[in-house]
Amino acid sequence: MNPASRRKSTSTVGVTGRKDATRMKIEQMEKDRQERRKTMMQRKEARKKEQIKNIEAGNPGDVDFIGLVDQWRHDQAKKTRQTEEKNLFSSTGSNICIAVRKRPTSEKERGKFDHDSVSCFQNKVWIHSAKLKVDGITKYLTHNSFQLDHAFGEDSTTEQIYLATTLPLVDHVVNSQGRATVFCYGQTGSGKTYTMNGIQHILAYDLYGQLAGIDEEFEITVAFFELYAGNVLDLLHGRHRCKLLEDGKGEINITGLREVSAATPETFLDLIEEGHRHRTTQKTEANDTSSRSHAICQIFLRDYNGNLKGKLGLVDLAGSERGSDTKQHNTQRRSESADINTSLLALKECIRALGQKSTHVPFRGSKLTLILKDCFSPDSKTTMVATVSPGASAADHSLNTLRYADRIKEQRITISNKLEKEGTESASISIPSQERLYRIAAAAGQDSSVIQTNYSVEKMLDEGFDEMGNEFGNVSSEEATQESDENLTRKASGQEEEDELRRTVQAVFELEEALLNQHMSNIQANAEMLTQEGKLLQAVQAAGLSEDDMDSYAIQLAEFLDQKEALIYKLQSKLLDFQDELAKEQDLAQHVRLTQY
Ligand SMILES: Nc1ncnc2c1ncn2[C@@H]1O[C@H](COP(=O)(O)OP(=O)(O)OP(=O)(O)O)[C@@H](O)[C@H]1O
Repeated sequence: MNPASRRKSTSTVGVTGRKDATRMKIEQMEKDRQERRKTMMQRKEARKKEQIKNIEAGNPGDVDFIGLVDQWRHDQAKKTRQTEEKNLFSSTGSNICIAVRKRPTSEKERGKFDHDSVSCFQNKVWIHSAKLKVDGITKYLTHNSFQLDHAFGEDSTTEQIYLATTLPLVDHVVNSQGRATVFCYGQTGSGKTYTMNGIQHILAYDLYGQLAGIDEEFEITVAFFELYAGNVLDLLHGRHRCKLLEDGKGEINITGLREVSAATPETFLDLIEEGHRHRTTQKTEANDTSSRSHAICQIFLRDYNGNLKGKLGLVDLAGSERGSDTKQHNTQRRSESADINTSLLALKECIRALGQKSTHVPFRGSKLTLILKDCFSPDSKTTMVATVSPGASAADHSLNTLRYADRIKEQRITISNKLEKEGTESASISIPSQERLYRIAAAAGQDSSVIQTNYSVEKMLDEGFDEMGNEFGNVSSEEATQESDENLTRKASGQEEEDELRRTVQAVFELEEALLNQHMSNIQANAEMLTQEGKLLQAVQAAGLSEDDMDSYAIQLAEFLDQKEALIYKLQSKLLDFQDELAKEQDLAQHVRLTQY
């Protein structure tokens, strides 16, 4: 074959070969595409099945998120099993104990396909959030965790909560004739009232059982009242309005509040039920019968000379709300929420002071803390049960509840710390007797379901209560007319200052929340940017630093720096707003005293 014909034949083979190669490539691409479609269909089918399975298990919502959380829990459970199980009776060694309880997902949440985003293991609670990777498809989880004294998941029982949180307080009151208080705190609808009802039920049998076992005899009396919009209402006496008075010795008295004798657990429970029926409730987005008041049940132990020998307070706090929740509210609800938040803020400061064994307890910060003044004496014990809803849609609220609980706990002085410093053994664990445990289990078994409340805010307004706004120092119209003009002017200016203080406290509350949220989003955005920056740097180095690549690198880097600058600016301005308002609040608090009860 001559060279020309060889060239020709080679080129024909080349063209045919190329055509074959192209055809094969196209066929392969088609095959790959079909394969991908098949895999996608299979994934879709699997997700659908997974979703049905989740819905049947009462956990609807984003399948991927649920899968990630399930995997995380599985890994965590393995890790937890390796460590020792936490003992319910382990002592915190402090006079304050902070626990969290997560309630089960409700029908309402299931109906909205809200998914469970809270996990509890031992004494730690995690809030999971789903995030998207830079590819815009792959999801991953971020977690916020809080370590408290106890963390109770949705399967926990009120009996377990009682044993860990309330039983030591009963011992303190009965054996040491001390003072103790249990608080339930959390977002509206998170299970405060449910938990408090259960605790009250068990407590009735445990307290009387313990008292029967000691030599001394005590009379038990109960006062049950609510603090609604600055009004103290006796729930055991037809919502009679009482007055707060401070005597010359600085003792706080609630005039008009009547204690009722409760000789047996059954009488005690009847009183509790009576009180609950008279609480003020309001339908909210989260709860059909949301409690808008702080319900305070006080149990007094007295000897036969009438001397106080112990006091136990059970406080079901009004649902906390964030600033953003109150935007839809009318003036009355906003004012109501501001009042609730002011008292919660003051309460946090008082419990913190108690935990730090501080000599100065800022109980004048609100009417609630003023009423509870004697619960903050150095020898008192306090338990806070923070309740959280499981839904991802409530994650921000749950984070706020946990931050609140966490800040109370931090800086507290524990006996174990003290003993450690002194080089002695840590606080011991006190296990209750079998008989007592049986009694508690029997009481828990009989816990009747939630007690109905039937007093709505509307009913209260019908009764002639003020439309809020002038919560503190409320005076009836009859009383007001009897006051001299001079008195009224003084009261009005005092009232204005008090209102200003209250508004400032509310603003601090909101700004604090905004600052923390901004800080959190900055950290997350920075973390994501860091990953992207790493990739960018790697890519440009691998590409051999050509002029074009460097150009695009410089543009992207400039974008990152702009984003960072914007984030820092946002955080800085939130910080400044917060600091300004805080300074204003501290200034006002110096000369405004909440003295008009
Ligand atoms: N641990 C739980 N197990 C089962 N159901 C619960 C639990 N906790 C709460 N619930 C239910 O959730 C609903 C809301 O609970 P609850 O009324 O106790 O909330 P709350 O925090 O007191 O709300 P609010 O502040 O609005 O009064 C109720 O129907 C209650 O029965």
